[in-house]
Amino acid sequence: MSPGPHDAPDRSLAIETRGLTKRFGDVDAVTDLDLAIPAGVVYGFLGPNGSGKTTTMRMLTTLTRPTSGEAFVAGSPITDRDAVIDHIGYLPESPPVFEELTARENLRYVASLHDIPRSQADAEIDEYLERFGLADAADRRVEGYSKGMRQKLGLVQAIIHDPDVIFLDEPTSGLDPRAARTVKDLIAELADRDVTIFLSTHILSVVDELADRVAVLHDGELVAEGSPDELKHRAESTVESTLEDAFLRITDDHDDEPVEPEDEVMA
Ligand SMILES: Nc1ncnc2c1ncn2[C@@H]1O[C@H](COP(=O)(O)OP(=O)(O)OP(=O)(O)O)[C@@H](O)[C@H]1O
Repeated sequence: MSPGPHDAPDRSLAIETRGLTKRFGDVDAVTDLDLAIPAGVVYGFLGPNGSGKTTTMRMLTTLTRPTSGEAFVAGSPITDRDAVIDHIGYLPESPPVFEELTARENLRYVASLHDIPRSQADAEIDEYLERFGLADAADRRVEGYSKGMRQKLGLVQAIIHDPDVIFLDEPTSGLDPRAARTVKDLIAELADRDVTIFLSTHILSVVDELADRVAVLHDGELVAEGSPDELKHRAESTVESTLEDAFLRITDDHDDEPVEPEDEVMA
């Protein structure tokens, strides 16, 4: 029997949503979303522009309140912000950074918000800055950083406190090939340590390479879910089918759906 609206969260799941819905006025951004994501999984969250990916991530990271439905992240309901935020990291599309501070100062500030002792924080900050090729720029103000440098800094900010669940919105956007490789290696390493990664990106090769499971949103609704291979087979094209073929086929099928009579009246 599937869980009802007031049942306790399933503790084996890192992320669980039940009928999660968000409306902005007339816009149905996310509709009746049911997800069950086990811990330690890299979960690719795909969909065309405007399909509701960011809105979903903002609800799961407690930044936007759902219109209806419920969700649990790392075992806590998203209505309990204090309980959730200690266990999550979030890299949004535009990473939040203080322009007038240096990268090191930004990271020290974030570490202090998570009560990480200064000496431990400094050692980890050094390690991450080195790993992401930011060591030489660490003491420069962020206002002079390139897009890729900001992206790397935002990612370190999202993971510095060792969260259990990490939400990444386009983590490799703006990165050169070497930096993108560093990020992909890091994601794989985190997943090996049982960290759950919720990964939204339009770069399907990244999802194909890293994701254990993939969901496809279309107009706010979940239209496909499975392993990358399952989705490729479902696309029923050639044996050589790629995740991009599958994505295009799945979202195309939903664009071609006949218009319901009710919709015609509304239009
Ligand atoms: N604050 C808001 N106010 C009004 N409408 C919004 C708001 N945020 C999102 N929307 C609408 O909700 C829908 C889903 O947007 P969302 O940003 O979640 O999509 P997305 O899948 O992340 O898109 P993209 O791939 O372009 O980043 C869109 O129609 C968008 O215009």
